[in-house]
Amino acid sequence: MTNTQLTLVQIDNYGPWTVTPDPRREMDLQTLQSRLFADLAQFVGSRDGYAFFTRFDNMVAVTNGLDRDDHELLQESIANRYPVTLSLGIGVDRSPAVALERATDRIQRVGSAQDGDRREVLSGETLADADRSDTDLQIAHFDVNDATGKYTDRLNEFDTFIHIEQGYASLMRHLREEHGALSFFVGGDNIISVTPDLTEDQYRDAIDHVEAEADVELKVGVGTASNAHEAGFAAKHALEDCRHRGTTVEFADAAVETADD
Ligand SMILES: Nc1nc2c(ncn2[C@@H]2O[C@H](COP(=O)(O)OP(=O)(O)OP(=O)(O)O)[C@@H](O)[C@H]2O)c(=O)[nH]1
Repeated sequence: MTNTQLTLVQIDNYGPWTVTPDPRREMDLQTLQSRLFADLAQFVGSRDGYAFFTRFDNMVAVTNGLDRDDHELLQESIANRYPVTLSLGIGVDRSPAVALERATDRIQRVGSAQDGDRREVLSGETLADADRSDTDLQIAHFDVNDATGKYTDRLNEFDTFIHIEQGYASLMRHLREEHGALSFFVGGDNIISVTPDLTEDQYRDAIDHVEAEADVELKVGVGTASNAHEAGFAAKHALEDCRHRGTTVEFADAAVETADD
């Protein structure tokens, strides 16, 4: 059985900050949000986690393997270098959706995202704290078939983006509603899902659903490991297997060596 540890990363009081004393230049906000996500991705990634930009003011990270001290260090480092601070809520569950609900509740119970007095909440129990033995998680890496030939080389970028986004919206709703899995667009034609233990048939059903609903053809590689990087890396290898075998669903061999093994 898998267990997912998710961290909700919420910028404290960000809405009011963006318009105080006056609305700020949009590209300055885009630069701040992008750099903050990049710092989060580098911090979490260097500890074998995954981070997703989500809505930028609220980001989701898969933090299996990170403990409370890691989270405190992230808050300290951001506070030293940015005009804003972060509140972090941590949740663990076999269902990623439930883990995120728990992480979100940890922050919401302390105050609103726009509560000027709520700063740097750090709340929730990590897998390390709980000393859980079942610490594996499952990552599914989805890719649109021949996105280059079907879209990139034939359409303008915006019309391509509409097709990719329609496929993403269909997949994210299906996996959330049917399995409590959380899916994130990660650029290009790639979607990464944090899932409970799903079967090949359940992935095939999801791919069939997206093709029927959005007319977008996907393939998926699936990996399971004790942290997001190793699970995700195994999923990428399985995605390559899809390319070589002409299949739509492949599970990584448990023994897939990651590059840094
Ligand atoms: N985030 C992320 N993006 C990727 C990854 N691999 C490829 N991409 C993105 O996906 C885009 C399309 O690359 P491919 O998926 O190889 O191209 P394709 O035409 O769909 O080819 P096939 O997937 O083999 O059918 C690239 O331009 C990248 O933006 C990855 O591992 N992670």
